Amino acid sequence: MRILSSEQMRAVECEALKHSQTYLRLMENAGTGAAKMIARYESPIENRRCVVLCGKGNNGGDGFVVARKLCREGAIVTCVLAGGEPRSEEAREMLRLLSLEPVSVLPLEEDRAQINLLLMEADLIVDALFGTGFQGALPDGYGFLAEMSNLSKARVYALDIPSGMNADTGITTGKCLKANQTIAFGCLKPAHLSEGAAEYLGEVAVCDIGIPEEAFSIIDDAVYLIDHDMVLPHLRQRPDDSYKGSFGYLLVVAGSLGMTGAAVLASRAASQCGTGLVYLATARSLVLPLAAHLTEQVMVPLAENEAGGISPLSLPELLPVLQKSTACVAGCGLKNTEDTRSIIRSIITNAECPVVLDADGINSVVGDINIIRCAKNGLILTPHYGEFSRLTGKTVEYIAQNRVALAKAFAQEYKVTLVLKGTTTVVALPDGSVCLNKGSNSGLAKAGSGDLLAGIIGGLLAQGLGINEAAICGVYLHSQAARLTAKRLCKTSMQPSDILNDLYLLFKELD
Ligand SMILES: NC(=O)C1=CN([C@@H]2O[C@H](COP(=O)(O)OP(=O)(O)OC[C@H]3O[C@@H](n4cnc5c(N)ncnc54)[C@H](OP(=O)(O)O)[C@@H]3O)[C@@H](O)[C@H]2O)[C@@H](O)CC1
Ligand SMILES: [K+]
Repeated sequence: MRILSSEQMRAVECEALKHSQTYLRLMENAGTGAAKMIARYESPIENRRCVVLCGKGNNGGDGFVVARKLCREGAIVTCVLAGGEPRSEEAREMLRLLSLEPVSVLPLEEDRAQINLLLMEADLIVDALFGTGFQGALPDGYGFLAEMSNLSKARVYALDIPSGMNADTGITTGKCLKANQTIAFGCLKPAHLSEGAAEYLGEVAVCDIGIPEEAFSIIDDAVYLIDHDMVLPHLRQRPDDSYKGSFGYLLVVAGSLGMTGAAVLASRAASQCGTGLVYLATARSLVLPLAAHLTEQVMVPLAENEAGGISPLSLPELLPVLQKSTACVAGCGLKNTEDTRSIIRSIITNAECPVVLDADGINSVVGDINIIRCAKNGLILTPHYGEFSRLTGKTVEYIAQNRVALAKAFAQEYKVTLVLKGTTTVVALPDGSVCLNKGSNSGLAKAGSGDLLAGIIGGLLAQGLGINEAAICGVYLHSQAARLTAKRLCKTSMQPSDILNDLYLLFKELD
């Protein structure tokens, strides 16, 4: 699903007019679609007390349509007109049509006490004060509408965006209406995925307003939300006449003394995603203890250093396995030492297959960032904000506020696929495309979650998915499995190893 900035949305709107749409029709569609959704959520809508707050822009125009439609459905509707005469011809026409219905229209300035009472006694409030044209802070005189509707027991529906919030950033400067449900028009806007905006947005649903598909084609740098339809076509079917080689060989280079769990999680995740064979290459003394947890994986015991990590002396044993693998995951639980840096450099420069770098695999390239340009067949980096901060030299706060732009610039500059992990994970592709994954839950905020993700992406790569598809599908499957685990257990107690037990549910529908 597309995510467009307000400027891109305006461009698409203009383009839609060239494809036999009119702005009046788009507004009618937006209001009608939103009213239908509201009537469904509030069923039965008859005799429910509804206050529609309408501003002077086109968001207000959509509000007039919602008021008219809900009135026709039998709701008792009052419209509060804020900002005076609507600015656009279309919004004025929708106000004229509303005046033909039994709906009282109260100017905001008229009787504040009456408006307060209406808001407190309403069953539902529709927020159509400001949409994508809003900048800055709610003007004086509107603040009490936000306060009252936030205090009211009514369910609040925001049209396109809660008023008081910038549609491109999700930032609220001053007061903002808190919606239970936001109805986004045409497509999502960046604010709908903003990490700080969730408490104002409530649930977010997209309403189709009839913009023809051709009109979207003028945007060549759209951001996409990863969803089921985007992922499903890439997941592999398993023909009956297949053998283990049909599903690839993944080399996982992971684990060191004290960090063996990372190796278990990454290897098991890769196997459970359908990989034909997973090799776990790790320090020799760890092989036996790890074998107690890994039945199906093949161990590659490597020469180790005094700290219980893999020694570069092991490269003659490691590189031949890398050579016959169809993908490699390196870094989970390795420790950030000179030995690890040397091994990671060798993996990047020698691998003929695509490579996933995670955790200390990422930390290993911090002082030698240009090495990542040397990957022969694609590289995926899966940093969290702290690791990305070390990679880029930017602060974690700056990254949190500019994650899409920074991830995009990094992926383009170094020609890698970047998976920037967060509540909303950003997948930035080398060609400048960006996809966001929103389904994460706080049960994933635990050590080991990243190892699972690296293993899932590696497993998909090994089976032949393209580098970008593996990253996109991997983050989606990881968060969806975690969602199922949170439901089965709870976010507080669930462990990354519990998520492994739910992964199969996502693949079951393919069998
Ligand atoms: N996309 C589509 O295809 C369709 C979109 N539609 C709808 O249109 C909406 C966008 O409409 P819009 O551009 O008129 O913007 P909206 O937010 O209603 O109002 C902006 C007004 O507020 C003003 N203003 C801004 N900030 C302010 C502040 N801090 N304090 C005070 N005033 C402030 C600003 O004034 P200005 O800055 O211009 O002086 C301007 O007058 C969109 O969200 C969707 O609901 C549908 O109808 C149909 C199809
Ligand atoms: K709004």
